[in-house]
Amino acid sequence: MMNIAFIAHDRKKDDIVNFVIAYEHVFKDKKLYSTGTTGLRIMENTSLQIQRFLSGPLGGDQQIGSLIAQNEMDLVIFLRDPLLAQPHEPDITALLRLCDVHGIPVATNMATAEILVRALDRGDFGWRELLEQHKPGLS
Ligand SMILES: O=C(CO)COP(=O)(O)O
Repeated sequence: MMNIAFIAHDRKKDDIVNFVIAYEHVFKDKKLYSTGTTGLRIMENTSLQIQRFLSGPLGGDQQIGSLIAQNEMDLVIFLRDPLLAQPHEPDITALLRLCDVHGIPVATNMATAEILVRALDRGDFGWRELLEQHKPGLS
């Protein structure tokens, strides 16, 4: 079962809602996670069930980061606002860093998100499941 996280800053919320509506058929059989408000907005507009964490500024990015650190996340779609400073910038940097530490595919804009989700739909993420079977255990 693939685990996917959705996160979007305020001025990107409409974009992520529209994106998830467009690819709802891909997401419907996946385990979905999100930060607080992003998940609420998506659930209000789709029939998807999402496990919501805290809002980003209150620690939601860190909670998703913790799943990444435990190798329990396969894809992160994080539509960031590149034109507005965020009070929790260190948390955002930490989340993206953990994606790189653990080799997790992460999209920070809609163009990349679309490529990754189409790849997911084609089965290109099979390598992550193989990796899971042969995981030596992180230390
Ligand atoms: O701030 C966020 C990510 O950094 C997103 O949090 P919300 O989904 O609660 O708005």
